[in-house]
Amino acid sequence: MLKNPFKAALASRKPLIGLWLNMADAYAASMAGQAGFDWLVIDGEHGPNDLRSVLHQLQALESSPSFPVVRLPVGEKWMIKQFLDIGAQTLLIPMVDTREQAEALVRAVRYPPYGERGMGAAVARASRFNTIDDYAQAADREVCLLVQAETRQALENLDAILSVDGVDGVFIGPADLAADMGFAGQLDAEPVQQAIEAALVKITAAGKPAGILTFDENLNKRYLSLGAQFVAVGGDVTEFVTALRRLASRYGRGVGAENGKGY
Ligand SMILES: O=C(O)C(=O)C[C@H](O)[C@@H](O)CO
Repeated sequence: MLKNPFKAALASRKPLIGLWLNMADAYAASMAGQAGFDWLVIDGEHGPNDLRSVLHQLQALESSPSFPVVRLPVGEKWMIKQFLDIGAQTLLIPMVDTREQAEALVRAVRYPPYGERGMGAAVARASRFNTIDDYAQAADREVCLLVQAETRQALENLDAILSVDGVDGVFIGPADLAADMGFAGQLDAEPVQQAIEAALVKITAAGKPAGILTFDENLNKRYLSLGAQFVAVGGDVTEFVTALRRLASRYGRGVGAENGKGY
């Protein structure tokens, strides 16, 4: 029986703590999969990922209790069907600014007659090569579409985006939103924080899960208190580099472990 445990977890309304994976490596993903996070983003937008590397990370996470979320570089229909066919059940699509974009994405993740996804999963990992009997009937129900609102335009259109049936959650991208607002690298700027908080409250009030990523523990707690549900609290690359720099600096080597702000 086909099930998407991340989508079920979202429906529980419980907070879900996640981690960004940008190493684009199955071995590193399998390590992250044992750390205890609720969800892991395999980042195809800012990590050097392709279809094969995402496939290998999904396979590496098959036995992990952490739910994989695959972020595509862009919300293109042809790309969506390929990543769904390799078994991505939850897609995070960046830079969704309008209702029309959200509606097109919903069509792309659904089979006809409700959508435009091509039929091919019977020979793909998504159906475990046709060993999941109900895949074609259950896929539309179990797919989880998360869209990123990360521009001023997206926030202006947030009500319309939230109204689209089939959008299962809205993620606020703080770095891109800050840049679009003229505060590139300054995620803690007051206007940016005000916009983020208002958006999280609006998404939650609309009854849809709100997501965000910030490495700042105080901001994470603030966002969770405002109702954000799927909250990523760090990234593998940042943790790895910081740990190595900290170790080197203990022996007087390197340039210290402080990271730049505003990832
Ligand atoms: O705009 C943002 O912030 C995001 O979408 C998250 C970043 O892209 C992510 O790469 C941080 O590592």
